Amino acid sequence: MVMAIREVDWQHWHGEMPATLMFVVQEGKVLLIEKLRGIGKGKVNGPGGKIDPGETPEQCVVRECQEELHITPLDPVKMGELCFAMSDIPDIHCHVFMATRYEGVPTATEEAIPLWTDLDQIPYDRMWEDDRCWLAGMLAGRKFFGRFIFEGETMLWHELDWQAH
Ligand SMILES: Nc1ncnc2c1[nH]c(=O)n2[C@H]1C[C@H](O)[C@@H](COP(=O)(O)OP(=O)(O)OP(=O)(O)O)O1
Repeated sequence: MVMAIREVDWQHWHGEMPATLMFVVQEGKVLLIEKLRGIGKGKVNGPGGKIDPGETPEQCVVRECQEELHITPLDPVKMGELCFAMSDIPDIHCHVFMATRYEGVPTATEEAIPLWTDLDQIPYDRMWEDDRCWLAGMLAGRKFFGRFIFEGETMLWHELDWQAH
């Protein structure tokens, strides 16, 4: 079935739900999680979650890694932003970070199971569809800004800008 793509006024778009993601990379592997609850439950993603009122994106991504995996990423680097126009939940504005160092031991919690994953073995078939558009480029060190229209969990449209080197 072909779904019609609805119009989104990106000029005035505002993601009601600010959120974060973290990708820790060490020795050719990236620390992913299997999400056990929340938006995207059952999918593989980076740790992260919704930004609390008064919190900066950086504070949020550190707190979420502590809550979900009992680790504290050190010196997070902002790599990009993802704007998700959703059909069935509030629109999400996600700030994406990487880190190469962390404190603690990645530990399974009620929220997430840690999955150290070879950089050439990323399980895209278990992830959000948009990850195929930006994750590999980001892991190669490129910064980005992306816009996506979703109908449920199906990506209908996307536009991705990569920062010039
Ligand atoms: N399409 C897409 N691709 C990649 N990542 C995401 C999406 N949509 C998303 O929502 N996400 C990410 C952004 C956030 O990191 C999570 C969603 O937040 P969630 O885990 O539900 O937030 P928490 O604050 O941890 O939720 P609680 O379970 O504690 O209420 O997915």
